[in-house]
Amino acid sequence: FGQSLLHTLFPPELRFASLKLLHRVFSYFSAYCYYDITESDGVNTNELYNAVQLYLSSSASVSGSRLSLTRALNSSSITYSLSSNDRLVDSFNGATVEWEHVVTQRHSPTFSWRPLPEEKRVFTLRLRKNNKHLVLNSYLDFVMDRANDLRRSNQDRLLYTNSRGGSLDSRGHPWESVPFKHPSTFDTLAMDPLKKSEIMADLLDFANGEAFYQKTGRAWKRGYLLYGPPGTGKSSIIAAMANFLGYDIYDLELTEVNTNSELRKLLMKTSSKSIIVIEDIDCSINLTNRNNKLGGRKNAAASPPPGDDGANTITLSGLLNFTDGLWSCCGSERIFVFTTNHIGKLDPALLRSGRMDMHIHMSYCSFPALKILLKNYLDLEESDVEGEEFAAVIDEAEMTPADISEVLIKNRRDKSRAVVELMDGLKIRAEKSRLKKLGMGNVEDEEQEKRALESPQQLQQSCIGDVVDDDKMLRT
Ligand SMILES: Nc1ncnc2c1ncn2[C@@H]1O[C@H](COP(=O)(O)OP(=O)(O)OP(=O)(O)O)[C@@H](O)[C@H]1O
Repeated sequence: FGQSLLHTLFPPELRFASLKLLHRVFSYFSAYCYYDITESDGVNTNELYNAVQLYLSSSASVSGSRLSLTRALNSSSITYSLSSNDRLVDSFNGATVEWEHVVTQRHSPTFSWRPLPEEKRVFTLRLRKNNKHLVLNSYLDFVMDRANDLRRSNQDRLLYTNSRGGSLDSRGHPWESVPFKHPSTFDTLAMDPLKKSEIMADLLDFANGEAFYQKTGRAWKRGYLLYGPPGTGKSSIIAAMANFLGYDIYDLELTEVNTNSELRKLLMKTSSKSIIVIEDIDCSINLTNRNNKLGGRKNAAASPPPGDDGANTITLSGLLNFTDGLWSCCGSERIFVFTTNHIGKLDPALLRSGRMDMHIHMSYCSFPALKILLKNYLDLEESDVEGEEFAAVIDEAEMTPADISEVLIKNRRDKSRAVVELMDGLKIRAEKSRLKKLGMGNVEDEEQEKRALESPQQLQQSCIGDVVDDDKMLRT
């Protein structure tokens, strides 16, 4: 009826303007006002959208009439959310508000080959005009706080990966996510307790330090560099950090990123309260020269053509801007973690003070760390084993926690055998290191082979975790 009236009364040129006018008149006399909260502002993800989604998912289960239920792969819980164009009524301080979830799809003409249409998701908040001050003041703050609490209490964290390269999904996201269920915590982590509590205190200071960062004019972010031999727990400590703070993890695969601008886009699409990890940074990209315009392994072969300024590659300065420059400040409460097995291979620019706030050396298993492993794996206290004997050889043995946990897992049904085998393994390794230090590396080989002829089992023990010796094992 309205449409035919419009067609009769107004000439085509005036129809659009008259519609706008009618809309304004309607809004002026309407008792309600509306707020749109879009999923993304075109560049950044909108934190408020995510918070509203989480907040509504907790209250939707009780009061919603039509809900969409999702259960992510491997997730332990079902998530309720509003279906497209459905509404939910909420109340706050005696005022009633209404949420509507609007999902619109459009096929992009330029990318008509894309299998999925582009989606635009918006939460629309409707409330009475006389309650408007509630929204601007406390209701949205309440929603944000509640969402933060839910996020912290929710055990299902997300692990994001950019393994799809630079391509985007239907919602324009470059990251794919899976539920993150790594069981590592600071309790299970075998490392020096003093070092452990120092790291935990640092993490807590960071997470509760919004006011401090504001006061000192620093971006609310922190960088950790984890270095040490393979198997010393670098990945485990990252999982423990995420579980401790309740943060999501973004596992950034540098070899999938082609340009500095792609790197910036990835950063912009990360949410706050997250840990951005680049593992084995020395292997992902050549970082020896700040001006070195070199991509990752896959780009290393393809040197830029003559005349190309190298814009299609990642540079060290691009990476430093990612963690440290102006771009690193979009969003807040982010932790950057780089890991490396060879700290000596890193450019000093990456190591200079202030860039990575804390350098954490993940070392071979020490006696305090061994006690934690014995307790966790075998439920043994220091008094249950020959503590002094272990303490005497453990440092010299230079065995990683991964090597030791292998021995303990293998014999976990027979505790005394596990202890004996571990002690034998440690003694052999300590002896090897002693000989090595005396410059008798060759003697070690001969001795080992002689021993192997006598007892192949002993050789096996002496090679626990010694990757380079695999070849020797085979030969024997
Ligand atoms: N400090 C540790 N505390 C407890 N377990 C550990 C520790 N270090 C290693 N482990 C055990 O060894 C396994 C491998 O460890 P992890 O992957 O964390 O080592 P990494 O230093 O990251 O190795 P890489 O450099 O090869 O990635 C883990 O699954 C864990 O069970």
